[in-house]
Amino acid sequence: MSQVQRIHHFINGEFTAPPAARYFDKRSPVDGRVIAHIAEAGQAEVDAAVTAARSALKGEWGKLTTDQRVDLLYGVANEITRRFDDFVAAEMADTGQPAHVMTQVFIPRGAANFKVFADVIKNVAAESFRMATPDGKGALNYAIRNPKGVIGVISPWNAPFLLMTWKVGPALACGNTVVVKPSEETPLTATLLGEVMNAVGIPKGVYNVINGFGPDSAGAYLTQHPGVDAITFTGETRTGTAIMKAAAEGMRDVSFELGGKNAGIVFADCNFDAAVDGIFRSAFLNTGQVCLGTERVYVERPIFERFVAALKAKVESVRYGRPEDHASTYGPLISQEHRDKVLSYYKKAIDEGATLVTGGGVPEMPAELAGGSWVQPTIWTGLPETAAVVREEIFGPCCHVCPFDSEDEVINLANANDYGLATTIWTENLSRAHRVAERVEVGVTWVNSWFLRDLRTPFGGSKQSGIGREGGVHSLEFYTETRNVCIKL
Ligand SMILES: O=C(O)C(=O)/C=C/C=C/O
Repeated sequence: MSQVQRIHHFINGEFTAPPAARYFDKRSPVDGRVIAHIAEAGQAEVDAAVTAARSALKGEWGKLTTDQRVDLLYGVANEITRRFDDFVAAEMADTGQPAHVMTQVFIPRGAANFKVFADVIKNVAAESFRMATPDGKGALNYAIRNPKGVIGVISPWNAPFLLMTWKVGPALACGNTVVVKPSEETPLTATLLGEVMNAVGIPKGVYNVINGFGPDSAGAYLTQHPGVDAITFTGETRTGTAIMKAAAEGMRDVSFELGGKNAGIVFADCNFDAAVDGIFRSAFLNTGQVCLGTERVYVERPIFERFVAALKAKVESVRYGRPEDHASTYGPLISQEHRDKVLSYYKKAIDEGATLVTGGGVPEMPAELAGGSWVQPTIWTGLPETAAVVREEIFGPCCHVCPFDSEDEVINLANANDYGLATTIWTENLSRAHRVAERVEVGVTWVNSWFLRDLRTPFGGSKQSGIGREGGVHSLEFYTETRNVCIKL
């Protein structure tokens, strides 16, 4: 049995925990075993991290040229790649997700998230305007971008490394420093990144990690800290509301990627097999724990029955198992607590009259895995649009499939929801694809695809799904302060 490791904070370039630190347990989602004891940050540790980040801004880091910063960020990307297997192992231990989800989807984005913003900051043009003046001599305006300062990063447990580096990459590229509070469920890759930062020579205090919970713990201390200049968060909308209230004190900017109740729209003229594969991935990848995932599927009536049968067959072919077992294609939910939430929706669906196509409960698992937070991938039909499982984000491996008869009808169905994060549309009629994509009120629409990500594109949610856009130059709006200089000629 591997030794249970102790996870400390990473502050000012050192792994640290006070002798009187309280520790909380991290349990494996796969079998429930305690796999780590994690130091819980108090106010003092958060203060120390914010102080370290502030001094780094004024120290060596703040004096680097853009090219020097870019070289260091490429160094971080290369060191992540060199330690790829360590990051895969850490994230699998934290999340229980199968190796292919880590190696093909989530971990490669760690290096990519540093490279793309190193490139952006190196190549972004500065804005300049020449103006006429009454004396005829004119004036020249030019804009300069400065780092915003100390950025508080609150990152989630569903794609821990991808989503944390999606914020730390641009933050550092723009010359900021960061204090990261990973989810208490998944601290391991954020901790490992501290080793990378030291190995590459990122000055101490630029990247800091403090562990703990949200309310009355590290998360709250960080978002309420007057030394934090801006806060970026990915997670549930109601937590976003609490963070936004905290950010109001001191008028700090926020960047949010929040919840979703994303629709999949399948027209009868789609490439059927591709649509089945695409909806299967978007609903069940990462055990449905993807903010961009599909929990509502609308299928044009002529292919509805056939589509449901095909999706059922794929769902029933998943292979549960340990992440390191390459035969596994499907992992557990992140925790027993989250499983209780998902199972409460499984019950609610039946109480509301759903037809259970497949799943709906807890799978029979071998004794050594019975302590894990496993649930069956589940499909429902037959519910009204007012049903809880059709309206509310479940964040599990489940979806409700509903037939539709017209383009207008399905656009209204897709839009009739408080969230507006992502949509995936399946049709071979590209004029229709453009028409529908333009009318669905979300931040990200995929056509005949899902979760294809060009990191230069604007990315984020509308309505209750978020504030702001990340990606390419769009991230600069949040991670820099733009200043205009006007020179009289
Ligand atoms: O692909 C991204 O940049 C991103 O933010 C993914 C989010 C997944 C959320 O569960």
